[in-house]
Amino acid sequence: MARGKLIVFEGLDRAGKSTQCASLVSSLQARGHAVRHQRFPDRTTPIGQMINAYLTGASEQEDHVIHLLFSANRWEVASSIKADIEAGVNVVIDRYYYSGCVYSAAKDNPSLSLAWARQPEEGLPRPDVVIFLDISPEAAAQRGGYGAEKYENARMQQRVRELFKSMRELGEEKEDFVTIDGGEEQEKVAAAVEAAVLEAFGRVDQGSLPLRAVKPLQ
Ligand SMILES: Nc1ncnc2c1ncn2[C@@H]1O[C@H](COP(=O)(O)OP(=O)(O)OP(=O)(O)O)[C@@H](O)[C@H]1O
Ligand SMILES: Cc1cn([C@H]2C[C@H](O)[C@@H](COP(=O)(O)O)O2)c(=O)[nH]c1=O
Repeated sequence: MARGKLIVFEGLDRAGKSTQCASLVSSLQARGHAVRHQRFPDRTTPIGQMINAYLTGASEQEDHVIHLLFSANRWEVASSIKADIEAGVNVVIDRYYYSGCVYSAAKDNPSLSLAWARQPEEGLPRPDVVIFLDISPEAAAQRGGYGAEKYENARMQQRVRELFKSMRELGEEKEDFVTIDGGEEQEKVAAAVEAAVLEAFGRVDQGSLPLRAVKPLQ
């Protein structure tokens, strides 16, 4: 039995991640694949509820503390993600530790660098492919529901976009990213996503590649 694949979607707020995750889950299921759909933050857990209160403005958190809560929210399900992948289930994740690093590093806090932010993520399961849905902050702001949460403002989103670019060029991680224009119409984005994911399936299965862990930066 082939192992499951770990597929991650990343991008700015309103880039279309949830839309494309749902579409990919349906298309993989239609091809007969078992799929788990996960999102971060997972707001259903006690830690996730603290994150939700912060994002919606109901509570305050010190910058390092909220960063570590986002990371803990991933670690609390990391072993179940690994178990599913070993059991042949594909895991599609809406945001992962890349968001964790760039949103924290985008703050006006000099002690929160990208390198500092990445450390608690070392050891998490490393994705087989990361789909980055690229969109300008201006185009994202035109989309439905924008502006309701903590980081949905032009200054933050511009810095996040720049830091995502740095993250996509960092260490071994640059091999994992596929950048797709998220500003195109939904069906065109979905076709590009499906092609990138099927390529990753072929690469992992043909090479019998094991699931890797996120390594420290060299
Ligand atoms: N390719 C697209 N073209 C136009 N509108 C889109 C496209 N993809 C998604 N949308 C719309 O944009 C809005 C945001 O989409 P979606 O919730 O998928 O984004 P997201 O990246 O998951 O957002 P967030 O990170 O803020 O939760 C929704 O109203 C959705 O219907
Ligand atoms: C995983 C993660 C997310 N964030 C930020 C990014 C977004 O602004 C919100 C989550 O919004 P969504 O609509 O639920 O995608 O949180 C972060 O700062 N750190 C993280 O680790």
